[in-house]
Amino acid sequence: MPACSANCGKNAILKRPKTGDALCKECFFEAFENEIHFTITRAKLFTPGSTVAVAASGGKDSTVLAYVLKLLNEKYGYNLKLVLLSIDEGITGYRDDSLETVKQNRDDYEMPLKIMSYKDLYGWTMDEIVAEVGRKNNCTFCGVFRRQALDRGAMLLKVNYLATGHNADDIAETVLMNILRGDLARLNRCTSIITDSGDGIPRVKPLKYTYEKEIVMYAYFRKLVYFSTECIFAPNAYRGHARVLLKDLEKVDPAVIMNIIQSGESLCVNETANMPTLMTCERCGYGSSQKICKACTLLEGLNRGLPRLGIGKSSKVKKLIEQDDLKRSAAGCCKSKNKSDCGNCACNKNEIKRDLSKAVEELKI
Ligand SMILES: Nc1ncnc2c1ncn2[C@@H]1O[C@H](COP(=O)(O)OP(=O)(O)OP(=O)(O)O)[C@@H](O)[C@H]1O
Repeated sequence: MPACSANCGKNAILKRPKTGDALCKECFFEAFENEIHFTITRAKLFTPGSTVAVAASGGKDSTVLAYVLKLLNEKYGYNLKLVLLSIDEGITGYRDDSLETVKQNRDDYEMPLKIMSYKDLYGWTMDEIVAEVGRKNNCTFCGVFRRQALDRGAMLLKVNYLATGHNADDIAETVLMNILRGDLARLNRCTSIITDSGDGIPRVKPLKYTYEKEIVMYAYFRKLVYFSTECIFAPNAYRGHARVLLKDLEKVDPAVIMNIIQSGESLCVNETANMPTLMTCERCGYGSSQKICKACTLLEGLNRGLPRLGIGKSSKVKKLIEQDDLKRSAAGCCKSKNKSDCGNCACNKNEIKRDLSKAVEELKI
C-alpha cells in the first residue's frame, strides 16, 4: 500500500483518475471539495445572500453537487440558501424511483424540494410522448421540455441561480459533439460555466472541471444515496458516439477531458457565423432563439397529432403551422389550444389533418 502522496502519513487507498495521485480517503475528499470551491470562487459563481436551486435528478452528479454545495456553503460561509428542484418527466420505472432518492436527499441535507412535472406543465408525460413518437426522437422532446421546465421551476421558486450537475466529461462530450455536427453556435457557448437562459436566472455548472469517475468515487466513499439506473428510453444516440470516443481517448490519457474543455474555452468562433440571438417566445414567454420556442413547437406537434412536426427545421415548421392555422381558421376552428380537443369542430375534419401530415412527410421530418 503506497503512502498518501499528500504526505499526511496515512496509506493511500485510491488513485485519482484526474491527476494519478495516490491518496487516502480524507485527502481525496479535501482535494475534490477544494477544486470545486476553487471553481466557484474563481468564476465568482454566486453572490453572497443568494438562493440557489440545485437541479436534482437523484443521479450521482446532482446528488454530489447538492452535498458538496451544502458542505462548502457551511465551511466557507458562502451565505447561500439552497433548494432542490426536480423535474418529473413521467417515466415509469425510472424517474418515479429516482425521485424517491431526491426525497431522501431532501431529508438528509435538510433542503426544501420542489417537484414540477411534464404532465402539469405540458399535459404529456414522457411515457405518453414515447407512445406517440416512438423511441427515435424522444430524447429531443425530453431534453427541450426539461430545459424549459427547469427555467419555469427556477422562476416559480424566485431563485437567483440554477445549478446543474454537468461534469467535465459532459462538457468535453458536448464540445466534441458540437465539432462533429459543425454546430458553431452551441460550440461557442457550451463551455461557459455561467449561461443565460433568457429569464434573468443564470445557469451555473460548479462541477464543470470535475471528472465523472471522481464523482462516482466521491459518492461511494462518502456513502451518498443516489440512483444509478440509466433512462429506460433509448439514450441520445449522437451523444453516445461522442461519449464512447471520449472514454476511449481517456484510456490513452485522462488529461484529454481537461484538454478538450480548455480547447473549447479558447476557441473563437468566426464573427460571420450565424449566431442566434436570445429572445422570448411569443407563446410561452420563456427564453428562445426563435419567435416560437422549440418547446412550444414540439408541443404544438404533439397536440395536433403530428409529433414529428417539431423535429424538423424551425423555419419550415413555422410555415407549415401558419398554413395549417389559415386552413383551420377558414374551416371555422374553435381555436382550442389542444387541437385534439376540438371534438366536433370543423377543423378536426380529416382533410386538414391529412394535408398537414402530407406536408410533414414531404419534408421528411
Ligand atoms: N429530472 C431532472 N430534474 C432536475 N434536474 C435534472 C433532471 N435531469 C437532469 N437534471 C439536471 O441536469 C444535469 C445533467 O443531466 P443529465 O441527464 O446529463 O444527467 P446525468 O449526467 O446522469 O446527471 P445526474 O447524475 O445528476 O443524473 C443533472 O446533473 C441535473 O442537475
